[in-house]
Amino acid sequence: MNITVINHPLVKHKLTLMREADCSTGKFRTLTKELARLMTYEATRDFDVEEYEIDGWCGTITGQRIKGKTVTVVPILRAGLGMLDGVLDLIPSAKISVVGLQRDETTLQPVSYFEKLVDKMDERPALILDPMLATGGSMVATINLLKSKGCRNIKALVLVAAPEGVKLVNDVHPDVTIYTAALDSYLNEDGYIIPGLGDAGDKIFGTKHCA
Ligand SMILES: O=P(O)(O)OC[C@H]1O[C@H](OP(=O)(O)OP(=O)(O)O)[C@H](O)[C@@H]1O
Ligand SMILES: O=c1cc[nH]c(=O)[nH]1
Ligand SMILES: [Mg+2]
Repeated sequence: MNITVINHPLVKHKLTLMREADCSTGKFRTLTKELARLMTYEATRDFDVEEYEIDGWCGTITGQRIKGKTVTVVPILRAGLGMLDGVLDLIPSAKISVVGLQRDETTLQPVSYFEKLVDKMDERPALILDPMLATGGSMVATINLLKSKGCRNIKALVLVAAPEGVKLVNDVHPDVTIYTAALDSYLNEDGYIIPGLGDAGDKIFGTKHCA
């Protein structure tokens, strides 16, 4: 399976706080951002670097910088927006490509309602952001879109993944690594991850406080 579960004590601690039934909107939002920041550190570990010369205080020295075209971060609306600032804390120059998808509550299929990608997608690594990987339909639709624009280096950052979603993404796009804070147990009959977080979009935006 092409998945990295980030088993860091801070990640486990913060994700558990998010699972508390009475976690407030403000706290949920803060924790989402903090986890995204920690996950970015791990997900960018294999980025290529190149050497270049800089003027240091004692003369010319050889430094290193990330090689190639600037990464594009791809939040999936709405919930993925909650992770965006955490990623930008570590990669302030990232270009932002926005994908709007709403899961149909009956069919659980993703319905597209917005799309605005940056230029030169074929030259940039992409980090897709979405707190929840449930059936995997929204993630596969997003990867399909990015690949249709020529994107070849794609990673997916999610807070919680269901085995069903991981299998779908791995089957359809085995080249895409999923980074997650937790691999949970299963999907319930309504397509919610168990134990999961409930409806992450509703919790981040304050539209509802139940699963
Ligand atoms: O893996 P899937 O089965 O596709 O489900 C996961 C998707 O569902 C949620 O979004 P939702 O459709 O609720 O939209 P929202 O972010 O606006 O709440 C979540 O944020 C993912 O995008
Ligand atoms: O558990 C789930 C599944 C899909 N979307 C969510 O926000 N939560
Ligand atoms: Mg939602």
